[in-house]
Amino acid sequence: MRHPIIDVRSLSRSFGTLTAVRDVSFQVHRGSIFGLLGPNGSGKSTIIRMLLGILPPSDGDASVLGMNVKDEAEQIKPRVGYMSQQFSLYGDLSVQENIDFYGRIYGLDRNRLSHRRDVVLSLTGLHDRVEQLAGTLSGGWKQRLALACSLIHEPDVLFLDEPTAGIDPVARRDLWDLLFELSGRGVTLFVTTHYMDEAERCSEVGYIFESQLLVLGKPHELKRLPAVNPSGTRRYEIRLPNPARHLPALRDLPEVHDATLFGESIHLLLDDTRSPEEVLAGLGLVAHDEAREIAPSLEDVFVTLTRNAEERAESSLVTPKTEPSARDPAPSGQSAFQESSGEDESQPTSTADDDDDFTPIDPTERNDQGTWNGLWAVLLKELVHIRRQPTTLFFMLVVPVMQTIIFGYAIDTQIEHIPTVVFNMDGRQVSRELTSAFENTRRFQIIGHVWDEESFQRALSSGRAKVGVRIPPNYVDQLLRGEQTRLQVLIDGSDSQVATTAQSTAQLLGKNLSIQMATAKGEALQLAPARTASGQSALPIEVRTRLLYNPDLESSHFFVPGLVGIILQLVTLFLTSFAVVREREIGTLEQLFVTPVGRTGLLLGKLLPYALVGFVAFLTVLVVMIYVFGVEIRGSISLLFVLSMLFMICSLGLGLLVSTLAKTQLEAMQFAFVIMLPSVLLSGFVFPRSEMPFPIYLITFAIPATYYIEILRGVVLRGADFIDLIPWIFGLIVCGVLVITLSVFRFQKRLKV
Ligand SMILES: Nc1ncnc2c1ncn2[C@@H]1O[C@H](COP(=O)(O)OP(=O)(O)OP(=O)(O)O)[C@@H](O)[C@H]1O
Repeated sequence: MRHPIIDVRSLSRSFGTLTAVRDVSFQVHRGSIFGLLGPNGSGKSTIIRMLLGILPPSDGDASVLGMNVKDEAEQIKPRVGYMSQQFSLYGDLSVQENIDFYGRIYGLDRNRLSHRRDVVLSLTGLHDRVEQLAGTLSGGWKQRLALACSLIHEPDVLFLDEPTAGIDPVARRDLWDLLFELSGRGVTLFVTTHYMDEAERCSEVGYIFESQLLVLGKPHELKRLPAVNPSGTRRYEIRLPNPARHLPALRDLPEVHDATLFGESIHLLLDDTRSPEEVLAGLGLVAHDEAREIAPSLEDVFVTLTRNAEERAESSLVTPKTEPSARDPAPSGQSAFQESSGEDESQPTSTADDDDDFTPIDPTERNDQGTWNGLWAVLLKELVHIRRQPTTLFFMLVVPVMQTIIFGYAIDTQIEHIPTVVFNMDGRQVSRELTSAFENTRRFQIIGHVWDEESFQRALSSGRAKVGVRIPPNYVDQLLRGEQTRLQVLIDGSDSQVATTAQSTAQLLGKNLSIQMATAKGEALQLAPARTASGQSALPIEVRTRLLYNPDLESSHFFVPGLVGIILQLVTLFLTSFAVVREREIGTLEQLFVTPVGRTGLLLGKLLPYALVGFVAFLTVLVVMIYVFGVEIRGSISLLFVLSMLFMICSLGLGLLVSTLAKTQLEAMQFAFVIMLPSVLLSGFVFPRSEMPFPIYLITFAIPATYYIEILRGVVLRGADFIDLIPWIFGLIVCGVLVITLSVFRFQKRLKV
């Protein structure tokens, strides 16, 4: 028994409420050329996608080469080739680079690839153009290249979705010659087309109309169908002047069963009791030459079947009292099939008189409407575009409001609540009052107390605290003895803005406290003010500030390390998201999905080059930071590199996530901006996070750049080590795992449906 190469059983596919393919069944045998015909939107491409295993059927079943399309799609892919409807190869790669790419995807080794390349180049006649960029080839040559790529792995079955759409008749004929050659070599061909002459060349043809397969068979069998040749009728070809104009009148005649326009002539299905000359004479018409009796063409077959299907559909909608007549014109006056027929059968649309004259438009008249012409039309069209794109509306209306509110609240240049840690070695009531005095200025916020020197230093080097207040053990004693006491305030100088505020506030506070104490003591106890060791009078409290990490308060030292993070994210996020969306837009992603390329292979293959570019960008910015801005790296460079790689993985994941959300490059750009803006404004890169309102401060923890910028500043400016950075590293890992999981999960190796 002969097993079919393609076996389709009651296959259906719906998109929401739309049924694109309904209960379709057919079989295709080895070495045959199966042609699937049908008007636009009838479901041809949907059937191919299901057979290729990139679109799951809603119902029914199908197998290709004996393998089920639902469960064994991955096994089918290495054995089939696919030429999609639009040119979906890489325009910026040469002919050879495109062919080699597909050869490698199908796992051909170097020798085999070289051999197969020669075979497909000579088969398609492309050997003179191997160096030419694919994007610069003409339509016919692009199709040849697409064919070459789809044949590189010697597939058993080749699916060609409208392979000749948009190419000239000679190129069409050449391509069909190639297909015949392939069929002769045993390749099974599944071709969709709108062209009747192509349908005639197929060994078997299926005609699909409004998602249903109307008829299936060999072309000569279809022409003998009783529905196409009703008994008591004959078919004639008549040539009239301006035939389109007389078509309605002919169709209205009771003896005319069907009248269809074919270029300059009409195919008339007539009662065999009447002659065409009689019928024409009745309408006062004279044919150009004698009417010719003809056998039905395939186009006659499909037009008739389409009409019958339309009439059946209409009669099931309209109250079924009156029997619809086979002669009734299709609702549009023309069948759907005719509308989609090819260039060979182009129909005259002129309504000019019989003499076919036309009056040329005076060129001066054309200019009368002026430069404003079309404004209204273009304006309305653009408004419709905007209305139809919910994401654009979202980015235009919702995002700006959200951003204004968030950034408006977050961006407050007044410095308050500087995180401060206290090392109180005295611990008595008066020393605690001093701590409160710091907090009462509102500039400092005491985030904790430490009890040993190491914790004190770590609080600062980890970046948890920006200020450290060290109260000496004999603070109260010295005050009571009337001696001057020294209060040490260590300030993280990385952010010059925060450091200057902390420095001046601390010194002012010391002076104010001293004056208060001196005044109080002097008035109440009649005591002299404090004296220095040498006996000179002095303020009781001396605040000694010391700027750590960036003693010269260079603002570039603060910004440049952060900039490294922002640039690294910018490069990787934009490059990755654009790279994937571009492939989706030009259709090459679909082309890749039908190859055996693995999900991980596709993902890593796409991401690694951008990771490399991102890494080079990172190194470059680091070199500029050190040699141009003079910011040296105090901490471990290897730690910095490892953590930078972690952040880069996170950014690549974000780029991938954007690519799964956006359908176009424009959308990808908008999404990327929505991610970049908070990374710049809320991550602490420009404005200190401690100054932000609490809800926004919480949001900053959801931004991976927040953690990386803290890590960068820690390692570069403060020489922070792994222990110092544990909370930030942990945060970055959590962000990375979440982003990568989400993006890989969304990056399904399936078409978006
Ligand atoms: N991903 C999708 N989401 C929603 N509808 C879809 C999708 N893909 C196809 N359709 C719809 O399914 C129907 C069949 O489409 P299909 O592309 O299979 O038609 P076709 O016969 O190949 O048309 P053409 O000859 O114009 O290429 C159409 O109405 C189309 O709009």
